[in-house]
Amino acid sequence: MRVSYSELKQEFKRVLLARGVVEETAEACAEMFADTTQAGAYSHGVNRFPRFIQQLEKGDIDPTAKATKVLSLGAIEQWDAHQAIGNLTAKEMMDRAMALADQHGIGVVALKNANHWMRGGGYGWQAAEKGYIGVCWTNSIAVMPPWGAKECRIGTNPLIIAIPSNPITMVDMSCSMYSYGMLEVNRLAGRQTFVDAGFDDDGNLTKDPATIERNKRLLPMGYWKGSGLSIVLDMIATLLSNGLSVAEVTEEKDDEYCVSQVFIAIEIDRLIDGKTKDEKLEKIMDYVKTAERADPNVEVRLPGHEFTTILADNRENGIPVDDSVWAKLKSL
Ligand SMILES: NC(=O)C1=CN([C@@H]2O[C@H](COP(=O)(O)OP(=O)(O)OC[C@H]3O[C@@H](n4cnc5c(N)ncnc54)[C@H](O)[C@@H]3O)[C@@H](O)[C@H]2O)C=CC1
Ligand SMILES: O=C(O)C(=O)C(=O)[C@H](O)[C@@H](O)CO
Repeated sequence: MRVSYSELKQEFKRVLLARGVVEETAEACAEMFADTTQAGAYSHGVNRFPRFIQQLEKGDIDPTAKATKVLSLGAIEQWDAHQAIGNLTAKEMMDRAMALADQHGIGVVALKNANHWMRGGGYGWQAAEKGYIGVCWTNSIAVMPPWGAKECRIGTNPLIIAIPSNPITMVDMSCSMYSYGMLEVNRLAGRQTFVDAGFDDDGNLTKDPATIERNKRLLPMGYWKGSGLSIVLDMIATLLSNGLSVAEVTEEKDDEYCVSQVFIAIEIDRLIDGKTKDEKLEKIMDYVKTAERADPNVEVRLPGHEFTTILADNRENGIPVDDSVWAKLKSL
């Protein structure tokens, strides 16, 4: 089914208000969930909302909390989220990184005690829309085995790098080949994943999303490379924020909260003039897109460019929502 933006946002807001979230916060949070869904990130928009509400009801998320600054070192700042609503603090921290970049050329904000930010790409996009290079990542609870193991000891720790090209080019990727959110999207659509997504109980590679959602033997993106990337991203986020690592979140908390995040904005306008910047980006994009196609019917695309098309379609025709997800939302 397709749902209008306003109907979707209204549903999110209704549920939040019913849980005692104050009007202003409910409005801002509902808007971010609706924007994320409309942008095409269904996995971390409407699909993930019931899980977010579960954590709100449990008290892992404190809707009254506000992030506070802990330490300032010029271009680098440490903040404490105090378990506030994850998408709202993440937006605020990327705004802060951009303000620091205006002063110093680069702004780095590290946040501890944060909650799940949903679609990490939203914050990279936020920076790129304003002309900055946006980089951010988060750690998580252990939900993936490191390369060579079958027990979960590392996070999916998505890394986002967004470039202010036209259209915006953005890598927004979990360190696993598939995020749990995208496994769910594939399962709900009744399909196997396009490439291997994890291992079955016998240790064979599998494309079956339900098997991996159950046994959590998620395949790291790029095999040992995604495993290594996840580990170093966790180390940096932990050190910069002085917050909890994947190991600590997993051992000390009963669920995924109090994670550590990093937000970086780079101001490029003083490094390269606007015309040269645009020409160079155009050249890079054209060079990639005009590579001889493997399949003549499938164009070569740049990461993130799909969202510009999806957003336009969803604005015109309404937002696709899985029937079972909509029924769940209405029941909250
Ligand atoms: N703890 C957390 O906060 C987590 C959040 N997430 C979020 O879940 C969302 C989904 O993450 P993933 O499943 O890893 O994303 P994905 O696998 O759908 O996409 C990863 C990247 O590949 C690009 N891409 C996909 N297909 C492509 C193609 N054919 N050609 C060129 N580029 C292509 C996408 O634009 C994107 O930049 C993200 O917003 C992520 O931030 C994911 C894991 C954990
Ligand atoms: O993988 C995901 O999707 C995701 O968003 C996550 O936060 C974690 O990896 C996992 O905690 C999902 O249960």
